[in-house]
Amino acid sequence: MSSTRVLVLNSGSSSVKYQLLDMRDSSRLAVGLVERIGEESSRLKHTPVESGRTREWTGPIADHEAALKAVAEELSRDGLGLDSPELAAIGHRVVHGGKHFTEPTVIDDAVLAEIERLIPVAPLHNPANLTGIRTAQALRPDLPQIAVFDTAFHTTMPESAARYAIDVKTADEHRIRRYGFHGTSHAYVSRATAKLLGKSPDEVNVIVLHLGNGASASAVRGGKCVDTSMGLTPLEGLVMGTRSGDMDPAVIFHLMRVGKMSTDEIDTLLNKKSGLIGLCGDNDMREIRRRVDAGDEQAQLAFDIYIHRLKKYIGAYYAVLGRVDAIAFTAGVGENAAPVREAAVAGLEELGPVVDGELNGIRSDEPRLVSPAHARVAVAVVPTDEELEIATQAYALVKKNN
Ligand SMILES: Nc1ncnc2c1ncn2[C@@H]1O[C@H](COP(=O)(O)OP(=O)(O)O)[C@@H](O)[C@H]1O
Ligand SMILES: CC(=O)OP(=O)(O)O
Ligand SMILES: [Mg+2]
Repeated sequence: MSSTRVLVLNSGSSSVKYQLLDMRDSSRLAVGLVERIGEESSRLKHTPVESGRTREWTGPIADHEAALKAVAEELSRDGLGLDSPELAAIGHRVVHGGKHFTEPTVIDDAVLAEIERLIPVAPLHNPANLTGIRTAQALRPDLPQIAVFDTAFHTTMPESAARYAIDVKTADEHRIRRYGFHGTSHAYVSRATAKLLGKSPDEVNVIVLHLGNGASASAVRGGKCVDTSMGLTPLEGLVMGTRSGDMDPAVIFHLMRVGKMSTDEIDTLLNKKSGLIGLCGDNDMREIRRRVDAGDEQAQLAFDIYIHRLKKYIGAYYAVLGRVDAIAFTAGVGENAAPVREAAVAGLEELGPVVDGELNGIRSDEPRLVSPAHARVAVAVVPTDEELEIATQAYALVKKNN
């Protein structure tokens, strides 16, 4: 019996999302999520697809290792355990791969060491990714573990977009450049958008707006990334759930000199206490919209700042690409928050994109257009599927190596 299944682990700073897929037809066998890892009320939600009977469990899960062991147990209960001979590989989302990992990569000690070396530039993500890999290795040492990097899709950015305008020697010495993140999603969504338009990826220019808790925009020309909003770390760019995105770097010197804050305090401020949560106390767009609808001015201002930044990136990437065929919204906010899509595109008619109020209001899990047929630039909602993309890339690599 040949092995055709891939388990995908997407370990975030406080969560693990996972899917078990059968790559003969890319079907899902199980999906799940562990949230609030490290808290008293961690939550595990597991769905074996065949029965569809979701099991939920709340209680303390101390760390990512414990989370993964709990996931392995849940899978075993459905006869889908990690000991299955049908498992071909475990695919891991790795957020920071630096400049050199442009392809999915079989994880060995050297790869692990490089992911570890990059922790200072992805402190919220790479440690969780590493724990996920090490725990999976311990459970199945015989199995190929494949890393699929968030940064890989962005390695096609030209130097003019990838470099900061700082002293070249200093930048090179410390490998300071713009790497970009969420690349697996930007790759998947830009391809799916081309398909939705009935074109091949190399024919279309797309602006992808990945709006989750972390958020980033990318400019994709003919299937290749030419610019993206995140930089050395996932802090640059758009306003996010808890991250500031762009600001004058001198804010940091000011906080050090005048505010007497330490480097770690500023790091925490900008990564965890800024963005939407810093502006209005909530980072969930559902709650923000509820407050806006109730006339809450603080939530309204947070929403306006979020949209203003988004608009600036749409305009910038329009200029970078010269011609835009579609703007694609994706991830938790992009897929679900119709008011965000409407507000981000409002007033851009001269550039081409238009949102149709009725189409925009329809809820669906399918890729779809929310622009009227006459719009020169299509506006699309394209659900991302990082797990499927990781599984596809990991499985292709395993097949090639066998
Ligand atoms: N129905 C909805 N309306 C508005 N926002 C939503 C909705 N569902 C989810 N979201 C937003 O999506 C975010 C999570 O997006 P997701 O892509 O899952 O993020 P991440 O992968 O970073 O955890 C939530 O914080 C919330 O703001
Ligand atoms: C890179 C990044 O910001 O990822 P996430 O949105 O999962 O936090
Ligand atoms: Mg995400």
